[in-house]
Amino acid sequence: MILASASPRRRQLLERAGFSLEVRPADIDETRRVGEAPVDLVRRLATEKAHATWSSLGDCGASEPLVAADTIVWTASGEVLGKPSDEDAAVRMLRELSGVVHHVTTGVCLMLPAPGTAVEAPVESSFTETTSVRFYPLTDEEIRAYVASGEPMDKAGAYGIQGTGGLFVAGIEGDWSNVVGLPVARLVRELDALLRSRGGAEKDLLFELLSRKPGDPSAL
Ligand SMILES: Cc1cn([C@H]2C[C@H](O)[C@@H](COP(=O)(O)OP(=O)(O)OP(=O)(O)O)O2)c(=O)[nH]c1=O
Repeated sequence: MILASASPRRRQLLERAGFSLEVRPADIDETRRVGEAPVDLVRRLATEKAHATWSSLGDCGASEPLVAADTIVWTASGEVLGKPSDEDAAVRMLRELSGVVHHVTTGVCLMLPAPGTAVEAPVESSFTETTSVRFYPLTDEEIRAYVASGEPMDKAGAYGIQGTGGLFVAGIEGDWSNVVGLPVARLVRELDALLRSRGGAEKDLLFELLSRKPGDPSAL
């Protein structure tokens, strides 16, 4: 499978599920449009990343499935928190998340080569998944110590639930891997559905992944 993302977390999540990956990050403008809802934003950005990488593959396109994603954190008031631009921005974001529930939404876009010939338009689908996360109240000292560790700087909302940022988390509702950057269980089901709708899928992808033994070749 082609992963149109530079995120090492997404790569690890997919490899752990049994996929073999070719990493081809896309470079797009991630600016939010005026009035754009958080779920619309991530779906649009995931689709733009997928299209950018697909076009970079040249006339023949891809011979395997492609996946792109975008993750944001957003608050009850609809404020969107992307990756912090600097340490002060990270401190401001974490103060905002302190003691409250926020949402993490990942948009995912899947593309498949059309059956038979690569010159036909690819088939694609996109979806969003949202997880709610509740933080313990944080002191300014805790926030500053965490920001100084460097962990928040490349992560939406300025924390990593998979790292020491997990120590802020009082509760979570929804898929944990979605917070890390990719809702893998849903992705496999959506990819299965897309493979079936395109035709030519001989086997069930989920079944294939579940049947793998340690050391078996990767699934896609
Ligand atoms: C909330 C949260 C986000 N993140 C990460 C996932 C994403 O990598 C990042 C959000 O930025 P994204 O723009 O979604 O992704 P990216 O810039 O890392 O990679 P690319 O644009 O090439 O696809 O934040 C965590 O790792 N842990 C968390 O708990």
